[in-house]
Amino acid sequence: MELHGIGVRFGGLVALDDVSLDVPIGKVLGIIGPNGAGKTTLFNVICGLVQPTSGRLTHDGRVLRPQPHSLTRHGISRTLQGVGLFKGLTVVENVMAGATCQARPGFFSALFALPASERDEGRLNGLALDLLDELGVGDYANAYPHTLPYAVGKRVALARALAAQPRLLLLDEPAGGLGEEDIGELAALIAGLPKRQEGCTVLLVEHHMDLVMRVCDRVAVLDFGRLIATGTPAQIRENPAVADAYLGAAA
Ligand SMILES: Nc1ncnc2c1ncn2[C@@H]1O[C@H](COP(=O)(O)OP(=O)(O)OP(=O)(O)O)[C@@H](O)[C@H]1O
Repeated sequence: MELHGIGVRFGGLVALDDVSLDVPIGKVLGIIGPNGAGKTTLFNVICGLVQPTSGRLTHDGRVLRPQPHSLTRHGISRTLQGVGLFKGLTVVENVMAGATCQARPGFFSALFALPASERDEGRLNGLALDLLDELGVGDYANAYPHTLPYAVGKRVALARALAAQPRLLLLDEPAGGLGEEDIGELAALIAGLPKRQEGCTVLLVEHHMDLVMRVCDRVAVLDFGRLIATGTPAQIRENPAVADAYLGAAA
């Protein structure tokens, strides 16, 4: 995916200003920047939740117009800044909801609960349970979201995003609210995603710099809606403009 001159205005506020960026396939790309820099707005543009006021998205040269309701069909999944699970569904049902784009029987088969539909539901249930086990939260399969420890909820949300077998996975502050031990495990998980699912590209918005520097192949830095730097984690660490954006010019 390529972003060409993306601009977003909310009334008089410029949330994104002429952002152009190549998203490398099968890599982890970090998007960092101070609060209000435009990171989530960038995710919202990629998901079609916010229409850019200028610029366009392309894939292989073709213009992309993402629609929030058909994202998973186009290979895009996302987690949210908080947890964002469906409250009325159990953990395993939440993860199955992420996999519905892979459901095989049609509408009428599901409506009349025909055998093909039940078989497929069993298949999705198995897929969801496997994912929960892989992420170490299989024991919570039948629990409801409000009973989960925060870190477990975050993992379930990640399992739901992975259930759609995305080619592009957007992670919005996956380490937010987690302790050091959980962050260590999360780092290993994120770094392994492009291999786990071949060619899967990960976009990571995160304030936890240790995590970003550990898992990202490349990092893009936003400040007041402008892209001020892109590079490897080592290049970003040494970039004076990035230090200014985070710490202020004096520092
Ligand atoms: N729907 C909206 N309407 C008006 N202003 C908005 C809207 N969404 C975001 N903004 C503003 O756009 C700017 C960028 O917000 P955004 O949430 O993208 O920043 P961010 O980098 O994700 O911040 P944070 O790190 O705090 O999550 C902020 O000034 C924010 O207040």
